[in-house]
Amino acid sequence: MARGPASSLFRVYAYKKNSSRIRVLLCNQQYITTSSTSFGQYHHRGASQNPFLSSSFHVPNRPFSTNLITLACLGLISQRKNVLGSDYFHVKPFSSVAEDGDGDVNDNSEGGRTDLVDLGCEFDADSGKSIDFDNENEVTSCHEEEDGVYEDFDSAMAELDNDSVDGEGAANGEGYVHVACRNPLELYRELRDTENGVKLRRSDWVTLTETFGVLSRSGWASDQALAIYIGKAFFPTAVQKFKKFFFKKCSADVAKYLVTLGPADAAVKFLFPIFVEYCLEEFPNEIKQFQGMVESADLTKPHTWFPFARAMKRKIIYHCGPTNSGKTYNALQRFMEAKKGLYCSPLRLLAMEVFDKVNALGVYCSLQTGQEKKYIPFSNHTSCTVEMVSTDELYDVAVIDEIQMMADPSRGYAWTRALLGLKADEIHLCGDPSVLNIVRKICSDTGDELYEQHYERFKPLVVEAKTLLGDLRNVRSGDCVVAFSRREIFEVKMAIERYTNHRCCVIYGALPPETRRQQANLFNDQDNEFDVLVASDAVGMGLNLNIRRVVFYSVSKYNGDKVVPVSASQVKQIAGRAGRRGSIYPDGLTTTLHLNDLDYLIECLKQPFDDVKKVGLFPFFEQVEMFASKLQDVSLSQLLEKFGQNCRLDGSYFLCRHDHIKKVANMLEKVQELSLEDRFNFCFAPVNIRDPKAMYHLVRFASAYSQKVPVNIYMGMPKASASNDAELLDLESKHQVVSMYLWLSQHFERENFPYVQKAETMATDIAGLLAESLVKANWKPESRKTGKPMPQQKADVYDRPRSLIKLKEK
Ligand SMILES: Nc1ncnc2c1ncn2[C@@H]1O[C@H](COP(=O)(O)OP(=O)(O)OP(=O)(O)O)[C@@H](O)[C@H]1O
Repeated sequence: MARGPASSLFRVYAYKKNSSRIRVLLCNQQYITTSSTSFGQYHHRGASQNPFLSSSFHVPNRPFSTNLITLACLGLISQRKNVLGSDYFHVKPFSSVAEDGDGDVNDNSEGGRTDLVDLGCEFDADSGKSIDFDNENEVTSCHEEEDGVYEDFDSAMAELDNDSVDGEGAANGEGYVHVACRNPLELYRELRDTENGVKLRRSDWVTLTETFGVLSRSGWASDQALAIYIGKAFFPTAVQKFKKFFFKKCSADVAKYLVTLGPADAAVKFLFPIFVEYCLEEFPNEIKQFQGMVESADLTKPHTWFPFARAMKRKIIYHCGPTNSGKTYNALQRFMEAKKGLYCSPLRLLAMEVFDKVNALGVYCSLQTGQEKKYIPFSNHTSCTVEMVSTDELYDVAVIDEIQMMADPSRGYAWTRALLGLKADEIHLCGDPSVLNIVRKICSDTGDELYEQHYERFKPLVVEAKTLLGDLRNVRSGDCVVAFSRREIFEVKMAIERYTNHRCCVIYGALPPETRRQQANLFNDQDNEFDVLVASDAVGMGLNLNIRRVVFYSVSKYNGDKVVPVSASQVKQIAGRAGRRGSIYPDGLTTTLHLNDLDYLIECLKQPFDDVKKVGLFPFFEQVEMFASKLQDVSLSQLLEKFGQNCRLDGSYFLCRHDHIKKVANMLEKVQELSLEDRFNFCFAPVNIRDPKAMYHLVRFASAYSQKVPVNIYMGMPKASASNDAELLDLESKHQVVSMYLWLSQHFERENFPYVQKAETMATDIAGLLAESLVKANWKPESRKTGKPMPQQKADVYDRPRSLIKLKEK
């Protein structure tokens, strides 16, 4: 029978009956060239020790897991049940989960079952329903449908008495061993060409049904089936059809052999190559469709996505060292000397700082962030946020700051894209050493020359062993107290201002960059009473601060789920803010509020930097669009979900988290008439998904945009600064909405957002009100959810704020 196009993917051959030699033919050359490397990483752990693999098989460019070969090999020697044991390497060639590239994965059957539960049962491409192989009704219906296979137990039993399937020797499998040694393709063809198979007795029928149940639930088999583009969602359907086919056509030998194996791994491994042959012949369309989907979700070799950058001979200079060691300073010197330069910042705040600083030094520089574009006439330099990097423009010098953010689970893709795609003769990377090795690898892939420049802190960071002895009254001028929640920040500020003569500035993530800068300036300025800073981890990056000592109020934080220790790299980054060259505090000190946190701080500072193994990637819209063309009637959120499940990545990359994007996509489902591209772009708008007000406005903006009416801000402008925490939260929220409007105006047709000027004025006014509010803020922080103040503390005696202690105790 002529084979469909999918069958050209590969063929498993067995020569000679008892030989273990398998040869894999790869006929689809185009496929080999595009995909071989990505699959090449998934080697069977024991391949080199396996005589069948190491000596007999030379399969250089195989587009699927080597396990398939092993499996076929083992099919030939399937009597060796112990070889089929649980040490089989469970490959996930299509998984987007960031797993070690070394293939050291052991979750054999468990993982498989989970996959089946999660994926396999959600969709049946054939019937549009889910299939559950454990369902007894299913077995019954199978039985009912399988005409001629098993019509009536009694008559079948009678027939079996005369049938040749039974026999003394057969009871222990003797006499059927030769079945195991047969070429699966031949076996399959024999089954296919049989008119009617053998009639089974009831117990055999039950055993075989159970065996097919095991096959359908086998994570190993469903993973292997991916190699021939039988997707996880379709796998149960394919097994179901194969089962039907098998029951109809099965020969006495094969049935008996399977019965002797029982519903176990060995039977699955015997059946699987036959199943492969069946699928290749029966499901060419499904295979083609899934192959198309997988290939459109191919994120392997991302360096090839930027041919113009690849055509350039780029020089990469890695300024590698801890915080406060002068890396950015040196890189910026080169940036300012260049004819045309680009500075890529991790934060809007820092992009603004560099914009101001460079212009003040007489180098004309424009600003480009998600929210604003400030063009300075005659400027050849640009300071931008890393997400806004243009890979079309040509630069002499580009600086990518905080390059270790490539490994950030959510935003890492923006740094990866900048490094791979920037068209610049010279690219300066500033960051800690954690991504040095992976940058080396990327440069060898891209062919760029890499130069490393290592730095040490100007002055070593000193740990103060005394700590604050648990008493915030021990804070001193120039201290920065670091707490890890907004609530604690205000509790600490209140306590310090109540029990000491110090005044506190505050910096935390929800504050707009303008307000953070204003607070930083207030703190840096020596001529006022604001001499203590209370900040969140937002202080770790971007601001030039005159900090004498960083005091960790706590070394653990709530991660949305539970209280976890702050990571060593974050502790280092934050503590490193203390002491700054050229400031009144050139020597940096750090300590903790409590003595029992001190050891952890010391431990973190002593730890070497992580050696990051993978960096982030995220598909471009074009890739998502191509993927979407392979699917029908799916929402953007489902599309991203499926992309995540099916995308392929090289061992050096992971797919960035996109739960936030999916949540926004879900919210926007109710907005009709948005094109996929617009929907995709809306999902990247900066919005706090936990703030219902902000989410409401985003949906409103999207609705107006989709109806092609001018998008209005329609939001009451606060008249005065906040006098309690609810009003402060409201100001933060409103600023976020305005900022979102500005972001949308930069990312969509400007004429749809005609109130940009109004939004800019509102943003400035709200930032001003926030600054005013923070100066006088001395109220109890409220919960965003209940809007009720936290319980009052005792009036006179200072006590450490309890919130975190309670969480810890829990
Ligand atoms: N050669 C120099 N002359 C004068 N000031 C310098 C010099 N090098 C660095 N500085 C100053 O030292 C401070 C820290 O330098 P820089 O910001 O470059 O450090 P960094 O290693 O990039 O730290 P981070 O990782 O926090 O960005 C800055 O205020 C910078 O202006």
